[in-house]
Amino acid sequence: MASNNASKAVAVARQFPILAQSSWISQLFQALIRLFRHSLQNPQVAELLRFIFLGTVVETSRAIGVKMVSFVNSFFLVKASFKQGELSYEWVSSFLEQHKVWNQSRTFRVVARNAKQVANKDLALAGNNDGYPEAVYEPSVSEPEMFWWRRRHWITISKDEKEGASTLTLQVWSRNRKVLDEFVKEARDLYMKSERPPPRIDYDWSQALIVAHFNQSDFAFDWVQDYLQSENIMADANEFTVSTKQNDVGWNREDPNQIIRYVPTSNTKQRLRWRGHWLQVEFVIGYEDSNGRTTGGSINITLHSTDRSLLTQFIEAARVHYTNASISRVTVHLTDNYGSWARAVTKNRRAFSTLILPTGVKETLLADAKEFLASEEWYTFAGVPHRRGYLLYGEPGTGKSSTIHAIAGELGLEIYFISLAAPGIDDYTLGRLIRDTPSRCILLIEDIDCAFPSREDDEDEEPLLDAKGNIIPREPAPPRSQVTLAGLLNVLDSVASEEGRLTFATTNHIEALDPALIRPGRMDLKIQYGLATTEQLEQMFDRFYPYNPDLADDAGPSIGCYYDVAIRDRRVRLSAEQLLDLGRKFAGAVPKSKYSIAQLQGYLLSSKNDPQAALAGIGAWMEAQEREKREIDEMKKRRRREAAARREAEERMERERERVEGVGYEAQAQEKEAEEAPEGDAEPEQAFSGQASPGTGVTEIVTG
Ligand SMILES: Nc1ncnc2c1ncn2[C@@H]1O[C@H](COP(=O)(O)OP(=O)(O)OP(=O)(O)O)[C@@H](O)[C@H]1O
Repeated sequence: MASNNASKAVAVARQFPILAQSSWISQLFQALIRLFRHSLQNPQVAELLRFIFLGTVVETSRAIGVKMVSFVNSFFLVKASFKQGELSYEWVSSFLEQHKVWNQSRTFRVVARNAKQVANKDLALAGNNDGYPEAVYEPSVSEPEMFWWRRRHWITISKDEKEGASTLTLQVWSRNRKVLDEFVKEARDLYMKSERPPPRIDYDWSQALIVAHFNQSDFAFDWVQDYLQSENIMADANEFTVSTKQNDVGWNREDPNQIIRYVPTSNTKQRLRWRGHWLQVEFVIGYEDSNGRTTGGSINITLHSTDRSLLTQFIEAARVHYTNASISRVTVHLTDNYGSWARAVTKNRRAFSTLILPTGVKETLLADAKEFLASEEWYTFAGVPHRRGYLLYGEPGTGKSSTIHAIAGELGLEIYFISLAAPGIDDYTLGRLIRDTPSRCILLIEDIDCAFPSREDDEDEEPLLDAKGNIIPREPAPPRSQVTLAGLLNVLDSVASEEGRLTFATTNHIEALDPALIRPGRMDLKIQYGLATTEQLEQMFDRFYPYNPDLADDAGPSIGCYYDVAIRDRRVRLSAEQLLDLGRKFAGAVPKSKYSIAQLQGYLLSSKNDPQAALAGIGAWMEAQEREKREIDEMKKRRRREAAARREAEERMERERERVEGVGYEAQAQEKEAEEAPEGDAEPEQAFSGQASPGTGVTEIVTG
């Protein structure tokens, strides 16, 4: 057997001549063969080799099996993955929640949530009703779950979490990809119908959604802000700022009339539902620039839709809502100190009927404004700029501003208020302000006389006299505005003023205005407001103490027309006739055109529940007014006299100073003259001695 093997080894060595040629290699080779042969005779080694062989066979079969399974999988399975942050992830997870797929799961993450917001109630341990967040089971599955879909297909779902974001992997047990298509479609449709809020979107990488920005400086911002804050839209927001400021337009779910309002918080993304679509709304607070102006505020809206017309509908709805809400109120836009429209305040609309003006005045004004607004086409056709100017002038407190507010309410227009005396308003900023107003609005320029050199307030006062009895001329005060006449005319005539805009200007001093400003074309209608007439006084009394038939009862006079008020502990019943009579007497007691409506209104407010007391006290009130006026006049005179005396004293001092300085100058001039005078004229001691001081370098000149 051994010789047999050796001869085999020799035979092998013969096949490799190099082995045969090298004697030591051949010996090594033979030794190895001997070792191998010897090992084979060892039963343990033989066993090991058998294991190795079998292991190799099993592993190879397993690998082939896996390959075959994966081939079968890829052949018979359709796989899809959905990443968190994508809308598609929301569709699928919403579907899984609603179909309670996770209910079979055995691995959960328990979180505290508002149970009302969980679609699958089986996963929320709700029922405490104690207003505290409930425990909710969130699937944190890595094990695949399998579910039977549409009673036809098996679908396996698994969830992985990597770097804080989950991925859902779906496997449909079908060779047909259409099954997956249908599944995704169903999940998407279900999601659209569901009330499940979409995820917060910081940036729409897919560019699939519509994003609109509304800048604070634009009027559409006001529409959208107002619309969003209307109760039905913002009611579901869960982050808000609580405000008691009247100007903050907010909502209050419980009681819209309460003073506490919920206002959307800035820089948070709210998901709201609008007409069956989801909106993401973000209010961005502006920042203060180096001039202290707040700029950069905006509302950013992301529409969960690809349909642009939806955005158009949204903006239109906001505009209509804003306009309708404006029916009961008037918005007044105000400027800041830098010549920009800074903020808007809303006031309750003033009923036109509350204006107390001589017969026909307010009706004429309203009819004129309406006619103007309705005749845009005519203006275009006739080539006449479509603008109209109204100048309301007269005594203070006679109703000029009130008229404009009432007209704005009646016409549904907003007021853009500019005071020419406001700091920062100059020709340039005025032009910019006008350009930034929308068409169809009321531009109100109050106290337009500020743009002109102002006269002394009390022109009717006696002239001031100096010590010698001469009239001291009044010094014209500089204009109180930085706006020049040229700038003002420019603005009134500018193209920006031709878009159906009503310009109202008010002044207490029409005589101070330049004729160029009030010529037709710039101020088309001028209305004078005077102090209260008898007719106005009667109307005013009637407005304060209206006849109220609802208060009639059996206890009243048989004619049944009476006014009933509670005055402290007694009740007064007055018939309509009695009230009328009181009104007439009141109007007769007040001198015509002596007091403004504002003054009388102030008086009547002090006895607003007692018409008899109002009549009884009017005499004393007028006396008090006269006394006050005399005292004020006296004080003014004293001040003026003191001012004149001060001026006179200053002038005297000035004259004295000039005189003293004049004397000084004279003396100096004489001295100088004397120095420069020829020899003969000089005083003996001042005469040139002809001797220069030693060391001065002056040549000695002897003159005599
Ligand atoms: N004709 C009026 N009809 C109704 N209310 C009036 C009238 N005049 C004055 N008032 C009342 O007096 C107050 C001041 O009126 P308003 O501001 O309209 O006067 P004005 O003429 O614009 O004064 P000014 O020239 O000082 O601006 C308001 O509260 C208003 O209700």
